[in-house]
Amino acid sequence: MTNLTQEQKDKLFDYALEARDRAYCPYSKFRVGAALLAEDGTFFKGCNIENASYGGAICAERTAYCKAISEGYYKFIGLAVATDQDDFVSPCGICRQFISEFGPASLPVYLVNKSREYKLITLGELLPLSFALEQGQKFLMK
Ligand SMILES: O=c1ccn([C@H]2C[C@H](O)[C@@H](CO)O2)c(=O)[nH]1
Ligand SMILES: [Zn+2]
Repeated sequence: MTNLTQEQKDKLFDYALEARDRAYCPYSKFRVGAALLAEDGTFFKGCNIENASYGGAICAERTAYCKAISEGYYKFIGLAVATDQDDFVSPCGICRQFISEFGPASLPVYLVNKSREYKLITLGELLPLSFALEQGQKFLMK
């Protein structure tokens, strides 16, 4: 795992907390923000967006990834997930699989609580033995 610089980490946490404050979560009232750092230094933010048809909700992590991928970014060096909880909230199973598509297993994932404390874990630790097909990355490299 390549550790981020203090400056990169500070920005990642700021952006994740900022995105959390934009969460659209009238049903759960559980606010989540994510910030994603691409290899070239570009940041992407995302919040959870719920729906009256509950299954239509999208998590903060996938919002951030969808924004990045759809802008042509797919190589990432850091992810932060922030909530307003005391605990460190980690990505759900769907997000773990979704994120693993893009890797790497060494991706540092910072779980940030409401006091800006964090727990650091890697993507590989979040989803060991992940299912992936090689053509995914090849497709993006074209
Ligand atoms: O890592 C997580 C966990 C939960 N949620 C969202 C989904 C739902 O809107 C709300 C409650 O589960 O929090 C996220 O965005 N990311
Ligand atoms: Zn999720």
